[in-house]
Amino acid sequence: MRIGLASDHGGYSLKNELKEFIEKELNHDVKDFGTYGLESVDYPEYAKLAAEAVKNKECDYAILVCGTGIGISIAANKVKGIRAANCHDCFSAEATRLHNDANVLTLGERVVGQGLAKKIVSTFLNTEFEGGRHTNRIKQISEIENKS
Ligand SMILES: O=C[C@H](O)[C@H](O)[C@H](O)COP(=O)(O)O
Repeated sequence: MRIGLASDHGGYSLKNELKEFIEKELNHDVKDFGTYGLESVDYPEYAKLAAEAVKNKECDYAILVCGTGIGISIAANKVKGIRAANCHDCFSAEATRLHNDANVLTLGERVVGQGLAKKIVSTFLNTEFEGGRHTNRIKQISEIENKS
């Protein structure tokens, strides 16, 4: 799969760790949308770049990191068709793929350690959407998006 990665300065170090992990241990291609250093930047810009790559099908999923995972999640969810989930445990990462068909995972570098973050990423990327009763709920989310 092709995985988009992006962060602000608060998520830069974890993003770099995850890049290596996804490429070398999970064997997926990574497209890194920045940021590329520790200088203070604004997370919405990076959320938009990676989320639009998912929307345009340039990437299958994106993983976004900021200090908490919250701001970058809120920003990504403003892009049409994006279902971004901020998950700091494996149960939530699995559930958001099974039930919500989340296409973006967000993490907070100031919240989780690298070891847990890698397990969360691995769980998210290895879990398929369950469909069934959840399909109509996803459709209802799209309807809200299209009418607002
Ligand atoms: O939700 C926002 C993110 O956690 C940001 O990474 C955070 O607000 C950046 O904070 P600061 O500019 O103080 O490093």
